Amino acid sequence: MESSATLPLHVCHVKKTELVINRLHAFLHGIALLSLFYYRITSLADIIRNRDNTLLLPHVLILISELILSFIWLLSQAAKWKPVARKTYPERLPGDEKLPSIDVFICTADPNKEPCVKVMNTVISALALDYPPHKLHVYLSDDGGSVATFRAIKQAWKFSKLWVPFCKKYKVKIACPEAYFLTDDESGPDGKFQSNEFIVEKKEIETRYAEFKEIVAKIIADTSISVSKDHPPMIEVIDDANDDGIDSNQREIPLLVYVAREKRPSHPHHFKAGALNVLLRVSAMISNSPYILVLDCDMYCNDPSSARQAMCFHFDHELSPKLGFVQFPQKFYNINETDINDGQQRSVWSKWEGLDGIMGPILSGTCFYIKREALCGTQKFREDVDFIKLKKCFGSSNEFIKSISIYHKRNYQIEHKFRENKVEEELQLLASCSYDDDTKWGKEASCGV
Ligand SMILES: O=c1ccn([C@@H]2O[C@H](COP(=O)(O)OP(=O)(O)O[C@H]3O[C@H](CO)[C@@H](O)[C@H](O)[C@H]3O)[C@@H](O)[C@H]2O)c(=O)[nH]1
Ligand SMILES: [Mn+2]
Repeated sequence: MESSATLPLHVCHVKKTELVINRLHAFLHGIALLSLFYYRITSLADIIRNRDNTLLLPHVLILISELILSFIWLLSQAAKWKPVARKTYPERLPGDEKLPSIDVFICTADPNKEPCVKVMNTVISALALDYPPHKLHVYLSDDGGSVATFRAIKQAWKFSKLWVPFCKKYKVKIACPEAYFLTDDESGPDGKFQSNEFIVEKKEIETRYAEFKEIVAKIIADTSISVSKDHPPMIEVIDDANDDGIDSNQREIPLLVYVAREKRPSHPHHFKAGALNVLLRVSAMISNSPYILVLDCDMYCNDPSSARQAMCFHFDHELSPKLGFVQFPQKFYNINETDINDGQQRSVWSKWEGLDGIMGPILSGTCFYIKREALCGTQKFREDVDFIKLKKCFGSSNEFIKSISIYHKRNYQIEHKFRENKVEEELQLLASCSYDDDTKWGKEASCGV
């Protein structure tokens, strides 16, 4: 019997029936196109020979449109050529102590368009990911700098202190409370209807969730939800004021950080890409995890095992050096019940499964686990690289450069240092709107996701 260390962490299985159907369809479609072009070219030759000028222009226009459509069809074949399905085996991963840490970046911009309760559900679902809590750090970027969002995240944190242990205890499969209470999921440790204890606890937590929603609704009613375009940076760790003494390894709930970057009307903020750049810098000073999960505020983690599943690819020694990110499908649930346009976009995602031949899928902008190194690219710097060159890339913060450099250990900035004044000042600088002016951010360093 193979030991779990030698068993694969993931397997890729080719969907043979679909492969045959797709290729046969491509073949028939290709023949039909060739016949069409044969007909079109011979007709054009006749028209030119007979000097029939009235027919010439329509035929040329139709030929051009057919050429364009056929070219688009040809490009779309890459996604259908070799459809595959992947299976991961998270149970074969090494123990929790060997797992790398993950920073989760969630972006929100406007509580008028992105309802606070939904944004908080995304935050709560990320906190409830099935991953060692001291190796998970959740950052919410609030581009609107909204007081309501800041007050709501504190309530989300309070509710998470009940919700996360409940999810862990009963191995809840839907980590987003709003989605969980909409289903009849009675799953317990075995995915079966559980004991009385479970039913009582579920009822209790449902009541607490209803209270949480009421409080958030009251916050929205009482607080201005206007979006600010002119505010200084604000970075705050959301936790109980007096849990300073807690060793981070003992934490039951992941670290939660609220980040509102500086915004000034005179300064371009580059929307979500700008917010992610700030999160990349700020998180480097606090947790500096080697892996990052990026989520839009309306994209909750519908499968708490996604972090471990992503690690099955990142832990594959052969694949890992070539792997930048693991992209999960974006599923859309809150669509019209009578939707006839496939608003869930299932067809799109099944095609992405066939993109292996062209080095994998594109990055959709959300729901992906990316390597910090893939964004920062520090490995290409040689050991003797001078600080001035690094500053041209990464900006003026020495502390930040130290944190991302491969010559410094990960998590070098242990979390409780965060409250020291020096670090606070550095964070304000890193979240300022002019930090990356005249640097190579977005060009040679970091992201423009
Ligand atoms: O100034 C901004 C504007 C937007 N966002 C956030 O960016 C995300 C995506 O913006 P949204 O307006 O929802 O764009 P969509 O068209 O729905 O998003 C799709 O398209 C975007 C690129 O156009 C990708 O970045 C997204 O991941 C992808 O889901 C949301 O969480 C926003 O809160 C910011 O943080 N700051
Ligand atoms: Mn969106």
